[in-house]
Amino acid sequence: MTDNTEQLEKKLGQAIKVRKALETARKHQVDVLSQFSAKLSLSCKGQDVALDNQLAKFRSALNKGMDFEEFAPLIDNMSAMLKQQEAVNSANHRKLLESITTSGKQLQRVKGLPEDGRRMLRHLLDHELDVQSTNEFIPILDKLVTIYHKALQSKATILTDSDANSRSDKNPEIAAELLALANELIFDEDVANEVKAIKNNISLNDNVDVLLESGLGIIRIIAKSIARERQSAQGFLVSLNQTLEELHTSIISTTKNSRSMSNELNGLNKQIESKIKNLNEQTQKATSIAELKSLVDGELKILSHDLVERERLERADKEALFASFEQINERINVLESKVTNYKKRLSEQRFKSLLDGLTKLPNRAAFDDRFNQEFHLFDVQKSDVTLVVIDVDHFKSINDQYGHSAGDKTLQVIARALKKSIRKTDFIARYGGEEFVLLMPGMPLGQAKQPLEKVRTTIKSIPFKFKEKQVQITISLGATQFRDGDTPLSAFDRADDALYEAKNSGRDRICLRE
Ligand SMILES: Nc1nc2c(ncn2[C@@H]2O[C@H](COP(=O)(O)OP(=O)(O)OP(=O)(O)O)[C@@H](O)[C@H]2O)c(=O)[nH]1
Repeated sequence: MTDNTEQLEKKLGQAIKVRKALETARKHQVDVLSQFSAKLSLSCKGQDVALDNQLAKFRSALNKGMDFEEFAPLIDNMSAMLKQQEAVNSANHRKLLESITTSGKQLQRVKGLPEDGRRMLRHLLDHELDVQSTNEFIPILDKLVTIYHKALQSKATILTDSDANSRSDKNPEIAAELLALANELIFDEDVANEVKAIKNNISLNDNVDVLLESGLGIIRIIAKSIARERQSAQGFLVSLNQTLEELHTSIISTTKNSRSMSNELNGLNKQIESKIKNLNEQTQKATSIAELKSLVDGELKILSHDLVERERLERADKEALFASFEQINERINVLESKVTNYKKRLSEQRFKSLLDGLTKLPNRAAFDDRFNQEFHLFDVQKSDVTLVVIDVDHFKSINDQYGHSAGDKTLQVIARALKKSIRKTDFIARYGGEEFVLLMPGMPLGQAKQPLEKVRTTIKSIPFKFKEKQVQITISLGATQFRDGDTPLSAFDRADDALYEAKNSGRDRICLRE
């Protein structure tokens, strides 16, 4: 019995020991978990003020070692807030992704971005944006800022360096832009050589001082052309005025002449009338045939003389009137031809201002006109219109390797080939630089692929030869169709996005965007 009791006490003692060890281990685990939860809660800090307050309460409760029962409402409250915060975070994530993509695309359009920056940007936009957490954006934003910095640096060099030495820096981007502007302007034949010399100067020399001088030269020629145009308009108005005055004088003198003639005729008529009356009276009084005969003879002679005079006067009046009408007619003809000439010159000027100087294709202003027109028609008729943006691939390398005039010739040849390979009803324009736009009225996007493929292969098969080297040039095309609810800008952006896709998926291809 005693043995049994001893054994039981021993077992009880062991059980108490095990339980104490378990409790100590458990307390240690709870402590570790509490510390960890406190640290974890710190990482959520800073997202929302209300949530921060709850987390602080939670941490202080953990420190005090509060009963789990009392934690429960605190945890419920925080869970709801965290859920809400999660929705806010994912909306912010989407917004951030959107604004990084937009600003990246805008940056891509900046002229003069150094090549390494452009490459870095392309890679970033194409391969690095698939991130899951907001933190992963940090290195991307860092890169984007670096690229912006590069772009700013290249733009700022020329603007901030004011000393003479740095002004003589080379700037190929400004040279290209100036050249493109000069190409868009159309000058009269007599200054063509002057303009050509300036263009040559720009192509051969991208030194800032030379560019400034060339820019000034172009402005001088424009100012001269405007002054000449104004003079010629004034000359036209003066001569128009002169001719109108001559016409006026001519009409007045005709009227005067005609009035004096008619007075003379009236006098003569009255004279004839009174002579006939007199003859009548005399015949009444005559007493013999012989007397009557001699009377009538004498009076008739005078009368016939008067009648002949009247006829002469009438004829002279008619002739004078006729001559003066002829004169007036001639002056009106001169006037008419002057006005027609001037109208023709004005319409030629307007036509010229809508043409691109280098390629002789319609320019961007002409495209904008036509684009808005087609858009308006689409709003009313809802017919199919396909819009295509076309860009020459790696065009910069043509300029860099073979010179600007080779680049210019290339653009001219491509423009001619593009014009030839589209339908008569299509409209093609040079949008700027090495970019062209094509409008295909009545063409659904689904059917546009085949003719556009033809355009692409036509350009690819042109046998360009520079410096004895055969060179193949390709184009990338982005196409879309006008949609309900579109604005001209949204349609253009869609085509531009398609072009961007064509460029990024290897160039020399067509991408369509429904
Ligand atoms: N010769 C000549 N060059 C021009 C004219 N207008 C623009 N450019 C040049 O066209 C080049 C365009 O280069 P980028 O925008 O870098 O594009 P890219 O080299 O065609 O490359 P991708 O479009 O990416 O295939 C620049 O070097 C401009 O200077 C022009 O009227 N004549």
